[in-house]
Amino acid sequence: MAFYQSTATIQDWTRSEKFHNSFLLPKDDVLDSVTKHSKDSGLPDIAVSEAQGKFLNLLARSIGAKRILEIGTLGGFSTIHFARAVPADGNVTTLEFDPLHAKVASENFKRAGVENKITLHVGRAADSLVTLHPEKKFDLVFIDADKSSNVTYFTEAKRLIRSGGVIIVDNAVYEGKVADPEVKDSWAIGTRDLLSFLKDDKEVEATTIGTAGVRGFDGFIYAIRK
Ligand SMILES: C[S@@+](CC[C@H](N)C(=O)[O-])C[C@H]1O[C@@H](n2cnc3c(N)ncnc32)[C@H](O)[C@@H]1O
Ligand SMILES: [Mg+2]
Repeated sequence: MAFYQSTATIQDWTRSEKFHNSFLLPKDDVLDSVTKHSKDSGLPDIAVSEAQGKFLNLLARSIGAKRILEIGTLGGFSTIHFARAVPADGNVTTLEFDPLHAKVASENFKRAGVENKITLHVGRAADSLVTLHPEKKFDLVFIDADKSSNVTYFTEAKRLIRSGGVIIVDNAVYEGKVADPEVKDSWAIGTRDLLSFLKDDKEVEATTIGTAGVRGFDGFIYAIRK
C-alpha cells in the first residue's frame, strides 16, 4: 500500500505553497508590484512561483554566482530574483523574444532598482545566444522559454557556462505529461527530446527536482557542467 495516495489538485498545491510561503517568504512589495504590472500589461501568468523564484535566488547565492544567463524573461520576475542574488559588480543577461514582454520587464527592472545589473537582449533566443562570447563564462543558466528549443538552449548553455556551473531547465515535469508518450504537444516533446539528449551527454550530471505548488505539478532539471 502506498504511504500516501495523493488525490491532490491544483487548489491543494496552491494552498500548500502559500502555507509554506507564509512562514518562509516575507512580504515583498516590490515583487508584488512587478507581478501586478505584468498582469496589468496583459502578460500571461506563467512566471515561476514565489517559492520557485526564491529557490532560484538562494541557489544563485549558494554557488556565489556573479554572472547569470536567463533564456525567457517575460516580465522579469525570475530575472529580478537573480539580479538580487548577484553582487553589485555581477550581471544577469536575459533573452526575450516578445517586444511587449521586454518593455514590461525593463519597466519592472527599474521598479525593482536592479536595472544596472541586467542586460536584456530582445529577439529570438537562438539568434541572441550565438552572439554571446563572454570574457568570463556564466556561473548559472536558467532555461525557461519555448520548450521545443530546449536542446538548442542546453547546448548553448554548455558552451557558455564554466566548469562546475549550474544549468536549470524549467517546466521539466509538466503535470507528468513529459513522461506520457501519448502527449505530443511541443512542450512535452521539447523536454522529452532534452532528456534523450542528456542520457548520452557526458559533459553534465543531472537530475530532475519535481515541484508542486502554485504552478501545479512541475519541476526543474538541475544539471552541473563537468
Ligand atoms: C515562461 S516565460 C518566462 C518566465 C520567466 N523566466 C519568469 O519565471 O519570470 C517564457 C518567455 O519566453 C519567451 N520566448 C518564447 N519563445 C522565445 C524565443 N524563441 N526566444 C526568446 N524568448 C522566447 C516568451 O515570450 C516568454 O516571455
Ligand atoms: Mg517556466
